[in-house]
Amino acid sequence: MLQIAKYCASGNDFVIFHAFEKADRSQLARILCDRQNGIGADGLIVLVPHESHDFEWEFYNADGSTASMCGNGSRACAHYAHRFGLAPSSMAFLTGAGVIKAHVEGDMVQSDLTPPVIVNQEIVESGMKWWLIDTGVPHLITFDADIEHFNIDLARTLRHRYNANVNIASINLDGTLRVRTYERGVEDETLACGTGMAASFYRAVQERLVDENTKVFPKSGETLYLGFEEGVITFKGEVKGVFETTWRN
Ligand SMILES: N[C@H](CCC[C@H](N)C(=O)O)C(=O)O
Repeated sequence: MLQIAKYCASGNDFVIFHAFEKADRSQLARILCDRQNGIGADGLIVLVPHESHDFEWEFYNADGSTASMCGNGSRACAHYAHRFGLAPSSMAFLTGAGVIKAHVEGDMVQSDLTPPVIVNQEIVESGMKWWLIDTGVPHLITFDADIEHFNIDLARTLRHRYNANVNIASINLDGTLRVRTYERGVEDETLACGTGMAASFYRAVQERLVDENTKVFPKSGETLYLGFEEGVITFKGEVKGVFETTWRN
């Protein structure tokens, strides 16, 4: 029997539990994340003890693939860790992308992401200029004012060509950002993607299109607060513990 929690972070949803040791939980991730036959989620997060950090995590996408980082998942699991007494309100945990610091204040959680890396600024696909940026996982970013029409087929093609998540972003007149993301490992558009919002924000800051502190709105319409301070992207927003249950695996 597994004690599990279902979390939602800006529309990106996760199944979360904690265990004594690491294991290959790819098949369990597929079962739990299945929206018809399981609980349904974009990803599975498992917290395990770590000798020098508050904990370590395993992150699985809905298709069972592992990913080194998940921005919204890092906020959800920080809330879970604090709620279940596994970590203080300010914590540091180990992910595949490195150590992530997070701070929990009620249902508002901020994660400090790993330093962004611009992998390629010269990509042209379908007549648009894309940057490939790593914010813990790889993201293709383009700006397009016509964000209502997200070409899912193009996104799917580019996801496979570059093995990256694919984001289309638009700058609002008030200097805030809207971002839509086709997510690797979910293999569809999700209602939010934290590292995708962070990568889109980072490109917009580099191109001086937005300030170093602004709001970002994913498809869900929830509000995320992004900041860029001394090379670190801060990422803050609400998370919701939706329910807890036992799962007979
Ligand atoms: N699908 C991503 C991992 C989850 C990222 C996303 N959920 C986030 O909030 O950053 C990948 O495989 O690269």
